[in-house]
Amino acid sequence: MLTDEPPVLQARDLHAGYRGVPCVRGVDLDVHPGEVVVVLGPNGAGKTTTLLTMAGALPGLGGDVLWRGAPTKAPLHRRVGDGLGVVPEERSITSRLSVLDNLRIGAGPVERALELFSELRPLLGRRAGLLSGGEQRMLATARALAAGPSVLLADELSLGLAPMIVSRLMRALREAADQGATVLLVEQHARKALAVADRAYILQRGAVVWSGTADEARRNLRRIERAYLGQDGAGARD
Ligand SMILES: Nc1ncnc2c1ncn2[C@@H]1O[C@H](COP(=O)(O)OP(=O)(O)OP(=O)(O)O)[C@@H](O)[C@H]1O
Repeated sequence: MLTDEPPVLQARDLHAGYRGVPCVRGVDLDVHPGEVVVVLGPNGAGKTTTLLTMAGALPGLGGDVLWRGAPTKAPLHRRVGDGLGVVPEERSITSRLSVLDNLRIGAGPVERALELFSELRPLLGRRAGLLSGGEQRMLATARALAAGPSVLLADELSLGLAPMIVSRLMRALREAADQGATVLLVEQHARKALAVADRAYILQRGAVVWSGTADEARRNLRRIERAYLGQDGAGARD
């Protein structure tokens, strides 16, 4: 859904990196209410760094992050209190706790998480560390979405997962957006992400090299994969 409403989250000439050394340079990125925006790019392009900086988990090195139109340097926990949800790339669930307890320590109702991912229902008593990779990502996503974030940032949900699970996770994000959430998603799995996205940005070596509607990206996917994603199209993941 493309809206005329002003962006809820923006990066303006954002520079970001580690120990004072930028690996993201001059990124401009807008996320409007109700959109699913995907950030694509090859390994090391700066996708995660951009996402973490926009989340407030990593301090920026220059430029601005704007939250509902106002520049912010608030740390992640304050933005979470203000309606931001994050599903980070690294494991965010607690392995030694059961699925149910992992959902209980989330900020949203357990029942809502189970409505979103009914697959978790039979697994409630299982230790989260014993779940498959896909089930763990579902748990992390269910917990984040159950909190009803106004903006959800998700990093590489698809990493190492079977295509069916990736589609399932992408669909859940699309549904959340259709119900009013806003989603910024970092992905390597271009096809699956573009299938549910409204708009896309492609990062290469820390800079935006392409942006447009997901529709445009889908129509030019082979060319985009060859030019920007280091894939020849033939070997692209479906
Ligand atoms: N904690 C860190 N300390 C120092 N450098 C880092 C750190 N994390 C990432 N980098 C470097 O910053 C650059 C951008 O990394 P980033 O993780 O943002 O890329 P990415 O596009 O998300 O890649 P991937 O798809 O492989 O996760 C890379 O050169 C990476 O090696």
